[in-house]
Amino acid sequence: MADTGIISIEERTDQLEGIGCKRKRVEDIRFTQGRGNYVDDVKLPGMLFGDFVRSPFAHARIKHIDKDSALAVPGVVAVITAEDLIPLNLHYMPTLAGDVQAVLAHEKVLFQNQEVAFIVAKDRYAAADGVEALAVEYEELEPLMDAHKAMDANAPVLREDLAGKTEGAHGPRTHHNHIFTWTAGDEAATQEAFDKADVVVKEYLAHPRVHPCPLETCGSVADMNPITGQLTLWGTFQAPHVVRTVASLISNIPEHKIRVIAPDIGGGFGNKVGVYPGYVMSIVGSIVLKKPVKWIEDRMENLSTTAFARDYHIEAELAATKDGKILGMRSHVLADHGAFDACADPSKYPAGMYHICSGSYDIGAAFCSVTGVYTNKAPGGVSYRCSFRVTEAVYTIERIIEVLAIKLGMDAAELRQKNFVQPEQFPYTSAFGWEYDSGDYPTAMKKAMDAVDYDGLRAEQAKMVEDFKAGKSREIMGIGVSFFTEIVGAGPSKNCDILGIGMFDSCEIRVHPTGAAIARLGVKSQGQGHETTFAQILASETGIAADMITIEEGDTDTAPYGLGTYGSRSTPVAGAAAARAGRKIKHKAQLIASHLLEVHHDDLEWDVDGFAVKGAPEKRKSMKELAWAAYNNVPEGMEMGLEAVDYYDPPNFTFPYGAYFCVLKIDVDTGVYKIERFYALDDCGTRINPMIIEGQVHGGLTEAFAVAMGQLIDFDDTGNVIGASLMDFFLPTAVETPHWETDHTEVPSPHHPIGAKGVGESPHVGGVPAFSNAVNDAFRPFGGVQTHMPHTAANIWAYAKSLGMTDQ
Ligand code: PCD
Ligand SMILES: [Cu+]
Repeated sequence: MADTGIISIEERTDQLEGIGCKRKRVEDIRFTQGRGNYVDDVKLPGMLFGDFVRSPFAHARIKHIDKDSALAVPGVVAVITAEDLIPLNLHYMPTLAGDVQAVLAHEKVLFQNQEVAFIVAKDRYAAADGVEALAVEYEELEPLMDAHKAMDANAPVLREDLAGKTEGAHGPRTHHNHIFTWTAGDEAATQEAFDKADVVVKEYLAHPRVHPCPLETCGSVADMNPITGQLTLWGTFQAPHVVRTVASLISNIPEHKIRVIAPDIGGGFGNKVGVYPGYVMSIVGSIVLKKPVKWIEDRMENLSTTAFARDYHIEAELAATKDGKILGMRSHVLADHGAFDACADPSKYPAGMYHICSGSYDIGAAFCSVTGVYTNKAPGGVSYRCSFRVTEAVYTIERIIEVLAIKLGMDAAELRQKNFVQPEQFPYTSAFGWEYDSGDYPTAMKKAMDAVDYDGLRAEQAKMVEDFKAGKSREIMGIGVSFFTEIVGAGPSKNCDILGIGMFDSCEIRVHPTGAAIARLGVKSQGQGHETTFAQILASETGIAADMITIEEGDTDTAPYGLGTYGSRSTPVAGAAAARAGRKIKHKAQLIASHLLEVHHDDLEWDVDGFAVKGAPEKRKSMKELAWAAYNNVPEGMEMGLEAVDYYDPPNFTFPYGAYFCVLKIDVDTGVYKIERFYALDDCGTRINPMIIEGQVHGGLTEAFAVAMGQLIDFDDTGNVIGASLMDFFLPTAVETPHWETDHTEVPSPHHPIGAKGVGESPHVGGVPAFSNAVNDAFRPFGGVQTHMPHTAANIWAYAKSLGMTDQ
């Protein structure tokens, strides 16, 4: 390829702002100037406002509801209860996990703040007054708050609606509070590995209940047009097409008569994947009252009723030789799913991708089992910045390997290095059957250890231990190591579906006559920057500058069908569809160029932003010229226009990975800690926008910090939820958030069209164990083995005390 005319290839490449460019985020122009368009910004003529009456009890029978008490409030136009929904068969809705969830509680309430009645009023103030006024009579029942007691013989019966149901969506149920027991791996082979091991470790690891807590809470506006029979639904949806299909299936409104619009979204983090009673009730309200109905949660409703994450109670075991070769891994999980199984996972996997828990290590045999149970807590079980229970999986392996290091008296980083899957083993099939696509773990680990001066840190730590033991200091130091492997990009339709729909994704691109374009995708950004990055992929593929490509997502009337954004799937799946749609455009453009230049298309070569005749670079047609020709001068027999669509069903997941190091210091007399350093090396394959990646890593690490060090949705014995406001729930601000150092290696995915892997979740998945390991590592020289999250100062102090390190 040679330069043509005045502008060099390099200059033309730069002008495209394609893959690899630190392009500024185009969406931020409207976000930073208050011109975003969120669900609560939707205001329609005659719009009513709906609000929920919620249960004060975790477990109670509803004896009586006096509708008149609320109807008497000025401005209240309707009070809807389960009794009104029964004739429509809408009092229960299907969940993504194959269970049903009450839209409004019928006869019984099963968690505090459960939806009991929907008050529709002229404005949100009148609705709130109506909520206040509604008289509901309850009879309290014994609540079940401890998942460990859920399957006791005398445990209270929670789900009376499931009486006699011995088959669940994921196999047999053996107890009235049992949801499923699911296993993966080879139990016998794993037992054998444990039998012949020199060393075995076993530890109980709790991953407490937390909540994604996006800045914008959930909400929707439903507008059922009684004349046309058309339903328009605006909502905070991470997966708008799935919402349309589910809405059609449960309402019997034909799918083409439903238009779902997810406008700008103020953060999702998994919280906005599922379907909530509020969405359904805004639709019901609009159908009944023939006016648009808006529903918007407040913060407490968001934290206490919409999808939580984690709540996994894990017993983890490792078997190894005395020189540290890991032979087998086993874990048993008790999963607290709350009152309804509304976990958001691909249909076949009730515990998501938890069986990625053998991690980055070459372990011969592995087995895991997960038992899901009902309790009197809010339903959910979403990923919270991790693809389907991957944080839980990585926490399991990255914590238990530390425990093994203690038992062996080995260095935690060295033990990992000894067991890494080696570069030449890729594609590597894990003991659980996943095929890891690519990676070079030793190189990443070495780069990270050099960057933080690992040996220097260990020496500093040893000195501090000495000083502490000599009574010269009250401060200790912890070094948290975490080397994670993620599994993102759900997913191959052979493994992954949602309610029977394969988890492909899509991109449709339309190039206009002047060479500008619009592309629409089946995923939906909630802040990730898709409008910026997907234009970059298309720019590199088509030679149309990113600035000339509009990216649109979230309107089911215009976007091709897709499964939405979560599980870091947008880049691996829709990003691949974009690349392939771009290639289809380029292919057609090549045929047009061959016609215009009167050469065989094989005699043309691609040259950044157009086609040139091989050996005669001055004979060329730019993409701009070819777009124009597509609308007036195409080869005979070719249809006009320049459009392409691609539905991409990935052959495999992508497996990003990373090496994280956290250094912290703890004052043992108060438990107060300070994060001295946090270094994160990520490998997400081909990097589309390094600046956006850095932002994603900062965000994910901040959420990892929040989870490990403070977040908790707790309950008292009577079922009151504790932590359902930002007074109690830890949301780090710039004040608490540590400084992040980021770094990378780049091993492209061999099966992705541009080699990209997901990255949005990685920092969270790898970050949580890095923090937890740092806290635990600080106590290792003093006999500590395992202290649980959240590592608040109070909990850290209590642990120091339990080890006899402080008498304060
Ligand atoms: N290699 C590469 C990769 C990637 N990238 C970029 O980055 C981002 C991201 O991506 P991804 O990884 O693919 O992902 P997505 O799918 O897009 O997204 C999702 C994620 O994302 C994250 N991040 C974020 N950010 C923001 N801002 N917001 C939000 O909300 C959020 N979320 C979170 C979460 S949680 Mo889940 O749901 O739990 O499952 S999952 C998740 C975008 O833009 C892209 O393009 C690049 O550049 N390169
Ligand atoms: Cu998860």
